Amino acid sequence: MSGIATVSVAATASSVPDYTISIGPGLLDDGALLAASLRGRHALLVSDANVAPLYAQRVEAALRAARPGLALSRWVMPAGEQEKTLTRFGEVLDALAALGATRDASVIALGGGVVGDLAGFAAACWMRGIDVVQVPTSLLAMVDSSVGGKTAVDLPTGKNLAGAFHPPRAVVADTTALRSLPPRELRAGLAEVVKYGAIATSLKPDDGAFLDWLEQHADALLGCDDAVLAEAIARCCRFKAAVVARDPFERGDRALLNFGHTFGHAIETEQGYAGTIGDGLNHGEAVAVGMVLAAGLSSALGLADASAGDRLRSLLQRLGLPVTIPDGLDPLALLARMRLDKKADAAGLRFILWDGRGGASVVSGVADDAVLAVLRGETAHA
Ligand SMILES: NC(=O)c1ccc[n+]([C@@H]2O[C@H](COP(=O)([O-])OP(=O)(O)OC[C@H]3O[C@@H](n4cnc5c(N)ncnc54)[C@H](O)[C@@H]3O)[C@@H](O)[C@H]2O)c1
Ligand SMILES: O=C(O)C(=O)C[C@@H](O)[C@H](O)[C@H](O)COP(=O)(O)O
Ligand SMILES: [Zn+2]
Repeated sequence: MSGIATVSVAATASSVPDYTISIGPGLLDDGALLAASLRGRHALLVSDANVAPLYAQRVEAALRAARPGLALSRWVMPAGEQEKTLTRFGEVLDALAALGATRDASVIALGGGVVGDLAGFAAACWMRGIDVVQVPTSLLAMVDSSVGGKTAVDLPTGKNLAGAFHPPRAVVADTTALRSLPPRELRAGLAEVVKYGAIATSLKPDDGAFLDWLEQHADALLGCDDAVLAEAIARCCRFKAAVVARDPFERGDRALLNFGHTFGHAIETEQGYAGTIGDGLNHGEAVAVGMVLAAGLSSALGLADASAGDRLRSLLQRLGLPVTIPDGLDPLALLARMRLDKKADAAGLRFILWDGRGGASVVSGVADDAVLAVLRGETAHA
């Protein structure tokens, strides 16, 4: 991998801070970069049981060298979506208390999206808000979850139901960390990459050719080609940085980033978040299925051609991602789960639907029958 890319999140709302996403090889050892965003004397490194043994010591050594006197401690959780809970959230707060973290302390989230969301939420709540530095190690976290400030834990009743908007003070993505990522987790990250491609013409900056590029580079992405992955990460971060800069609290077009998620989150919840250690779908896989279902719903409602989802489905399949609802899930139960989707309001469900050509929009008033028909596979292209 060559070079370091930086993407700025230059917020338009005065209440939201600007920050920089640094992407490149070797950044986990860049103590100056990591320490540059630490304001106070205390830092808590939060990680999980897969990532900590691989990378925590390196990050700590780099930080200690760059910032002698830093009171740095480590809190490690078991890996997996089933651990993104209020219980673990409370444990992070306890670790901050044990550290004696003052209001200028920082949380350093070293891991995938589970660690990032949980640690970010704890940072949002400790003393009503301290800094979090996101140090993503999974592809999904580099392209999506470390950027934009959505933090949360899951509840048994629904995904990310308790959370806060809490933008990071910085994002530091060391692309060489992807070399240890299990192939299944690489593919999960590619699902969110495809999401940007699917809705690219509705996202600014206009990078409508991104889906073509993904099709051309699918094999290189799957093969973990350093340069191709680094380019994909930077392009996704540019999409996300732009949308969250203008709509940090999802009052407008940020909601488009939820393409595939109304269905996907329902699947994850209904499976008890068993995607990492059980036999369920993980987040990226559920979003892959969800995007195909959303494409089917778009066609069924006449918003896209009947065959619009074919291209999306075949790219996801090429990337080794699932495109159908796992056996045994009850359509009515999935529909009930969707009622707690955060885009829903008193008037009912809202879906991110698309035109099959890169354009997406938020659509309200979709009849339950139409959703159920897609969930039951009764529409031609669901
Ligand atoms: N906040 C947001 O905007 C946002 C966006 C997208 C997804 N998310 C959330 O992110 C989570 C999914 O993130 P994820 O896919 O990273 O899952 P994850 O955090 O569970 O990581 C996936 C697996 O890979 C392991 N891992 C991570 N980096 C590794 C590395 N470099 N080497 C070896 N193993 C590594 C982890 O230990 C875990 O077992 C979900 O909870 C989802 O809701 C949040
Ligand atoms: O950043 C966003 O906005 C997203 O929607 C990104 C999604 O990929 C991510 O999964 C997010 O956590 C979903 O948010 P939620 O509000 O639907 O819980
Ligand atoms: Zn997502």
